[in-house]
Amino acid sequence: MSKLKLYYDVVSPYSWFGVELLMRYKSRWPSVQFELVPFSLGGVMQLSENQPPATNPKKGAQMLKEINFLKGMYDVDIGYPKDFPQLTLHAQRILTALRLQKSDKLEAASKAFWKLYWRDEKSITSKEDLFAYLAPIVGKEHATKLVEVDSQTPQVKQELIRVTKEAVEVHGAFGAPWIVCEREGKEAMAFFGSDKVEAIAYYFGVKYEGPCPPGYKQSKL
Ligand SMILES: N[C@@H](CCC(=O)N[C@@H](CS)C(=O)NCC(=O)O)C(=O)O
Repeated sequence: MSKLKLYYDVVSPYSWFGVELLMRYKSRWPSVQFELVPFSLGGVMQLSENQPPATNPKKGAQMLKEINFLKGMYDVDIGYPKDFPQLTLHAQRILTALRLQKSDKLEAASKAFWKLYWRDEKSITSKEDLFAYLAPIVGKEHATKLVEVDSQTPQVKQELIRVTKEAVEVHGAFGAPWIVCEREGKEAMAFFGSDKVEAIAYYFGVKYEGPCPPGYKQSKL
């Protein structure tokens, strides 16, 4: 079996592109097992002694231009938050709790948080906003529990730290999205960025049909 592990943080617009583009291939590449792993990009930056690209004004300006261009090419309804960056720790802990609960809502909840922050310019640190975007996906009761209780347990906090360290120390991560690919009989390979989907298809020996493969569904809230 081939495996693809996608580490991401909702603070990262390229992680949104990565999750959107790769998940469009989930049913098209049945030989590949997909796993979404929320991690802490702030933690990755610290542990790998890297700097967020937007801290360099030239990189930040170029990133903004490219995101604006890529949103059309990738068909992802992204904007640019006025208040950037904000701390995504609470959001990432909620997603980690969903992952530990083996919830099939992890992908939808992650996309909802990107929409909250990157499309609708709401606050990713606000409990009310997190709840408002989570409730339509998991139901009001589960959303309250995730925001108030599940995301605050020592187990969830520790798991977010564990996977962040794993991404850096085991898989060499220094940014997001970080995509670790394994195929039987082949050396494992990690890829940095949402622009590596074609390379990932080549690694797995599966067909790549562009960022918007025929019949793909745009994710709607
Ligand atoms: N070319 C990559 C860029 C990804 C990227 O810049 N990711 C940011 C977070 S949004 C990052 O972690 N950068 C670290 C670095 O550039 O060293 C893509 O298309 O996805």
